[in-house]
Amino acid sequence: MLKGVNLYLIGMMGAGKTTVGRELAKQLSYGFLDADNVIEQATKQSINQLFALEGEAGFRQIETDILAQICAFTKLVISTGGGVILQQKNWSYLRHGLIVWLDVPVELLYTRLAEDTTRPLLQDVDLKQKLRSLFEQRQPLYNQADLRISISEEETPTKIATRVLEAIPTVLK
Ligand SMILES: Nc1ncnc2c1ncn2[C@@H]1O[C@H](COP(=O)(O)OP(=O)(O)OP(=O)(O)O)[C@@H](O)[C@H]1O
Ligand SMILES: O=C(O)C1=C[C@@H](O)[C@@H](O)[C@H](O)C1
Ligand SMILES: [Mg+2]
Repeated sequence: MLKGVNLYLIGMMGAGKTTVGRELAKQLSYGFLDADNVIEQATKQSINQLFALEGEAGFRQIETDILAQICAFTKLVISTGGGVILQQKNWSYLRHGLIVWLDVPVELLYTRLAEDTTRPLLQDVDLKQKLRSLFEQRQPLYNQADLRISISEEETPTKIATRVLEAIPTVLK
């Protein structure tokens, strides 16, 4: 159906890009890459360490460099980092493939991320407030995806992956 074209998952932290991406790759018989993991492997640093060492701006530059390399490959599902949509340049890489936005309400993100310590932007803040303000800033950017999958209540990653696959033909030219 996709003829080898890559699938890029975008969306907020906690939207399930990594979890659903793995499942989608299985269902499509595609390879799977998680951009945050690739960054960690390439730099031998955790995302937390990179933010501490390089700042957010340094991390964003590494993220762009990694995306530039990933998009040269085909037959991949790529789970991106939640902030990948912030850099205009990244869109030129994402547009090599089909871009799917996992749109999950802040309330649900909050329940998933309440105990999380791996996401530097969410540490030492009022979590719900921070998620709200990030969502408000980023929503217009996520909305530039080819496909939006609205997840209003908990569904299994397998179910969500199936919904994505069912929706893809509606946006293929
Ligand atoms: N469909 C789902 N049902 C229940 N829990 C889920 C679902 N999808 C993801 N989760 C849980 O929510 C948390 C965040 O999911 P995940 O890491 O996949 O998000 P992400 O979009 O990749 O976030 P980030 O942008 O920070 O990488 C994890 O604990 C995961 O197990
Ligand atoms: O939404 C974001 O800005 C981020 C999301 C994560 O995937 C990581 O890329 C990092 O924690 C930043
Ligand atoms: Mg992830």
